[in-house]
Amino acid sequence: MPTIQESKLAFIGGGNMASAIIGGLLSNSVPKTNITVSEPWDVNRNKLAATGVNTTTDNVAAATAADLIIIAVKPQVAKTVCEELGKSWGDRKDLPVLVSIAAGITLGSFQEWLETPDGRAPHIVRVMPNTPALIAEGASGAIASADVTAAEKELVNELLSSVSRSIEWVDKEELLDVVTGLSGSGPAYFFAMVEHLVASATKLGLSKEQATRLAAQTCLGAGKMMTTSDEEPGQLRKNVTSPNGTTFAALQTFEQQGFEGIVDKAVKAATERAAELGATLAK
Ligand SMILES: NC(=O)c1ccc[n+]([C@@H]2O[C@H](COP(=O)([O-])OP(=O)(O)OC[C@H]3O[C@@H](n4cnc5c(N)ncnc54)[C@H](OP(=O)(O)O)[C@@H]3O)[C@@H](O)[C@H]2O)c1
Ligand code: PRO
Repeated sequence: MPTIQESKLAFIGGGNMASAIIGGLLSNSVPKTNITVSEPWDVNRNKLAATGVNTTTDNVAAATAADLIIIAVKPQVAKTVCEELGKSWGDRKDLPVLVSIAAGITLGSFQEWLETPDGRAPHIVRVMPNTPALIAEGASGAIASADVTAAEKELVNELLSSVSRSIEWVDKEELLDVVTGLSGSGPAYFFAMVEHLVASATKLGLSKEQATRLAAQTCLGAGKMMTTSDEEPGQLRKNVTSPNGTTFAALQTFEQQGFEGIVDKAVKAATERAAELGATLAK
């Protein structure tokens, strides 16, 4: 199996997530000439072409010589794209490994859509990255179809490690929907929390600019503590909370207003939506 630097990579879809992963690969010494992106929108395509990678509007041409294909289109487009690729492989003997980042779409759907006329399908890995991949601070979950080899998993690890600090393989497919509800959608939860914190502090008199700087740095600092400290998040929380002090007053309010239940329902809603997307689009 070639390393990620030696592999021919094809991205189908050149939007936000594909651009983030390509940026990470380029800064990890993957040769530009080994990357081809198929993207219909000229604005995105031209941005990617400016980085020196190969670009096209022809998905099949992009995929033809690839060792690894990354499906980076919206879930609603995945079926059309995959059926087009499946039909194009004809009697190609070594099928590429296929990595999908599309939310919800199952390994089974990909196997069905990508099947060659003689009944073979590529080895498939489903990945759920998140937007901090744009600054190489991503968190990704992954699940492989049963036929994916250890060497192929390693290749996917190399792909993801260019943009992710945490890569978690799960062994049950439904758990990838939980990853989607946790870290895939998760950056938006923290952005929403900062928006609310800023709005609250602004009502109490701070300027929006000062409140945004303080809240964003608090979010970053707390995140860094969680990734560098030996202590559990619960202990870090206790370390801030003086008996009957200010933090205690705030946390008690969160608790009285059902914070835990709100988070629980939100993560469940995102997880269920991922599963629903997969089921609806399988049809
Ligand atoms: N954004 C996130 O936070 C996030 C996180 C994890 C996973 N994901 C998943 O990542 C995937 C991509 O998301 P994104 O945020 O990168 O979306 P995006 O920015 O909209 O990128 C998708 C790109 O695919 C292009 N495209 C549309 N139809 C195509 C076709 N037939 N062939 C080739 N390319 C085509 C789109 O072009 P047009 O604009 O012309 O349609 C667009 O540039 C989604 O499946 C999503 O579920 C997203
Ligand atoms: N963004 C995609 C969505 O909202 C998938 C995870 C993050 O559906």
